[in-house]
Amino acid sequence: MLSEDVREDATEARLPDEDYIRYLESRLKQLESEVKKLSMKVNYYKAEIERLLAPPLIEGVLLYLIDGNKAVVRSTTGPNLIVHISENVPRERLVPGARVALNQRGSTIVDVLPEYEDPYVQSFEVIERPEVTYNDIGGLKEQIRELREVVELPLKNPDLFREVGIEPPKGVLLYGPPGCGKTLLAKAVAREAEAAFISIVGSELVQKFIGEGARIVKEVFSMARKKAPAIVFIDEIDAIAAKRIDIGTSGEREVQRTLMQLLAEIDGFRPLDRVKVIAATNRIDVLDPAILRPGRLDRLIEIPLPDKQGRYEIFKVHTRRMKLADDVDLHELASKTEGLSGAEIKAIVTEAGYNAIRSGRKFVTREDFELAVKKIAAKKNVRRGIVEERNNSIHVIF
Ligand SMILES: Nc1ncnc2c1ncn2[C@@H]1O[C@H](COP(=O)(O)OP(=O)(O)OP(=O)(O)O)[C@@H](O)[C@H]1O
Repeated sequence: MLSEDVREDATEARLPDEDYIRYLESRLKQLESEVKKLSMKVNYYKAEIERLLAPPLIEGVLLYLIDGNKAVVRSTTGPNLIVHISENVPRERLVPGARVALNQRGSTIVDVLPEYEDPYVQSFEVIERPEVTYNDIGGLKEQIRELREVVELPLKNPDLFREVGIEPPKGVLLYGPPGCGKTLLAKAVAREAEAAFISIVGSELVQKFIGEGARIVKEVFSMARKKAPAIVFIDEIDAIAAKRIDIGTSGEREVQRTLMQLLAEIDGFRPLDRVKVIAATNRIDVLDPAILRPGRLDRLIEIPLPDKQGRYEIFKVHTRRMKLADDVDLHELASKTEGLSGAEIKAIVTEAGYNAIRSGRKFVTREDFELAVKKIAAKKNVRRGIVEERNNSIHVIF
C-alpha cells in the first residue's frame, strides 16, 4: 500500500499544474463516491445491529379504534389493552381484526402485520349463508319438520324455550345411506335459521390433518361461538366416534383424543347458547354410545333412501330449470328408479341433459332419461359389485 502511494506521489509530482488540478478533482470525486458507498454500508450494518439487539415486539389483534391515536387491542399474552398508535402506522390498514405489532412495553402499535392464512382454516369450511333452501330438498318432509323444531326454532327464538322452560337438544345425528340429503338438510336449516354453517369431515380429521384433530375441533367450536348463531356440521362422524375395543396404536389414541375434545366441546356449551351440532353418518351401527348420551347428540333422525313419492319430488327439484319434452313423465321415472339415492337421481338428470346436448337439442326427452337411468343404474351395480366383493374377501380372511 505504502509503495503504491509513493508511486502515485511520483506520478503527481511529474504532472503540470493544470493537469494536476484536474487529476485531483477526479480523485476527489472518486473518493466522495467511495465515502457514499461506505456510509451506506455503515448504515446497513448499524440497522442490522439494531435489529439483532432489539427486544421482540408483541403480537395483538386490533379490536376497535377509540380515535385516530388510540385503539383497543387484544394481546396474545393477556388482557385487552388501550394503546397508542405510532405516527408511522398507515391508518387505512387499522381495521378491526387486523394483526398488529405492539412495542415491547405493549403501549403502542408500531406496525400492522400482513394477513396470514390460519393453517386450521383449510381444515374446515365456513359458509356465512348457505344457498340451499327447504325448497331444494325433495321429500324428507317429516325430517325437515323435526329439524325445524329442534334446531331452527331454538336458534331463532331461544327466549321462547326459556319462557316455556324446556331445553332443546344441543345436537342431532342424521343417519342413513350416502347421497340422500344429510348435508343438504343441514345447510338448509342453517340458512333458514340465519346461522353460519361450519363443517368438518371426520375422515379428513383422521387421515388428512393427522395429529391435529383435537385442535381443529377446538378451533371449530371457538369459531362457532364467535359467529353464533351457528351450526357445526360434522360429516362422517363415525371416523372419529366409532366404538373401539382397545386403543393400541398411536393413530387410535389420536382419534380418541379428537373424540374426547368433541365431547368436551359439546358438554361445554348450553342448550340455548345458539350453537347447534348436526352430525351425519352412514354407519350408525359403529358409533360410540358416549356421543349419543343425553345432552349430546341425543336426537336421532333417519334420512332413508327416498320412496317413490320422494324420488318424484327429487326429480322435480332437479328438473326445475330444464326444458322437458311432453313425453317425459316424472312419476314413471320415479317408479323406475327404486333403490337409488337423491345424489343418483341428480346424476340421472344431469346425464339426461348431456344426452340432449349431444343430440344438439335444448330440451330433454324421455329417451334421454331412459338412457341416463340405464347408465347410472349400471354404475351403481358395478359399485355394489365392488362392495360385495370386498365383503366376500373379508369373509374369507376372517
Ligand atoms: N332429498 C334430496 N333432494 C334433492 N336433492 C338431493 C336429495 N338428496 C340428495 N340430493 C342431491 O345429492 C347431492 C348429495 O347429497 P348430500 O351431500 O346431501 O348427501 P349426504 O346424505 O350428505 O351424503 P353423504 O353421506 O355421501 O355425505 C346433493 O347435493 C343433492 O344435489
